Amino acid sequence: MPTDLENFVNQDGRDEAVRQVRRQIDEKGVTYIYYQFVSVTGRIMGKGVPAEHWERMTEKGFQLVYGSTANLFIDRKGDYIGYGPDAWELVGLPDVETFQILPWDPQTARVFCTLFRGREEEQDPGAYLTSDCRGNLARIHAEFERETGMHLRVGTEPEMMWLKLNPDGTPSVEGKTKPFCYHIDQFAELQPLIHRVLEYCKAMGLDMIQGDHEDAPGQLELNWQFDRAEQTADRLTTYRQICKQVGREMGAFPCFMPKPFMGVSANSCHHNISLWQGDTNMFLPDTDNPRMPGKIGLSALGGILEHLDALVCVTAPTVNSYRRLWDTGFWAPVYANWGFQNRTTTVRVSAPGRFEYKATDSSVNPYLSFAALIQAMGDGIARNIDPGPPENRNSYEVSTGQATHKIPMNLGDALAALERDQVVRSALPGEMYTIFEHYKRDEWERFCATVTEWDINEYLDILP
Ligand SMILES: NC(=O)CC[C@H](N)C(=O)O
Repeated sequence: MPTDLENFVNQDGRDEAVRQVRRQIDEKGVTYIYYQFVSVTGRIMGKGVPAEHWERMTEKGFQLVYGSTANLFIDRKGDYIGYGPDAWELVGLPDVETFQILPWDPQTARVFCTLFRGREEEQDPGAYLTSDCRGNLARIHAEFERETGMHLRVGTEPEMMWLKLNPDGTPSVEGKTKPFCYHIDQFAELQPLIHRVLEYCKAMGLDMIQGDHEDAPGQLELNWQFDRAEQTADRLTTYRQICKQVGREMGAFPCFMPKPFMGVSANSCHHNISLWQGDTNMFLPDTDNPRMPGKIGLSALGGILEHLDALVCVTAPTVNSYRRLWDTGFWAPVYANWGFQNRTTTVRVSAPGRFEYKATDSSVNPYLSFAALIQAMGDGIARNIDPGPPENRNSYEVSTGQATHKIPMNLGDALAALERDQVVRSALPGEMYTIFEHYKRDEWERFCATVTEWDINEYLDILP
């Protein structure tokens, strides 16, 4: 039996795609290539290799310790994950069609890679590496498509803040002016940055469609055309890489932390989702009510609400994510509810055939969140789960007793919900759950064990 790795290398048409990239390398004078993958927290990891080795790399790939999928993390008790004595080597092989030249450094290109267990491992050599979030999404999505005939398309709303730098190069959180959402004058202040970001996005295949200043200092949202889940996840990763580069070039700091400032809006990353059969949107209404999603849409919605507690762990994955939920009044969700054009609900039917999932922020790993949404919606459709009636009230004025269900309001509760939910956990197969759980549990415990300025202010003079 050929291994997953061997099948990958021998895919139909891959040789020709490899030759086409070689032609680009030679014509454009590319000398160096980044072989990239994405870690559990959404960081871009990988190796750089001179371009003359392109052909060899497409067959042999690069080798790396597998703990790199967990940012080479050591937990607070000093335990290694993924690179202790029992760790194994991963092999990364390029997805040749993702090869792109970096517009800011045309001698350098990047290509995304799929990860495998090393060829010499005792157990499952050459099998897909289950801690590869990018590979997992592709496989989970393909399985969903095989079973249901449908695929997920997503458009994201990646909010982030451009911060000025202090003279010593650290990001400044001072000198904020009062922000106004959708204010063109403040948007214009960022225009030099925006031009540069758009130029790079266009060169890297992002079809940029609109943008605006949001309601926090320097808070920008730039959108590109929605697409299949895998493409959108790769583009969001590319967008983040572009922002980082533009920040370096223009002396600003692109801040993707969900809630850096109290009392102003946070950085969300709403997911606009729809399921398609071929080119037919399956969320479109199928009754006389033009606002009501069709049968598939409603049960997909039912699945999301049923699994929301566990989903939140994946889509709001940091301690800081929950500051966004607590500091209410800035359009962040609090209850497991949905509504038509109701910006205070967790899922908003924002247009016929489209749901805006809002329990997610700028720290999200899109490969994990899209896979988790696929599994939750798949369960909703399989079990025909009823999402209940739409919420028309302002969620912030509804008391817990009157509402359906409050979503987890801290990472610890969200982790407990994920542990119980086999459907959402199936989006983090094998090692992926082990790594995610270990990493996030450690993050939560480190937070709980930290004595902060708030503790001192509140309790130092507590008695007598
Ligand atoms: N325009 C918007 O939708 C704002 C969203 C808001 N920033 C949030 O954190 O949810």
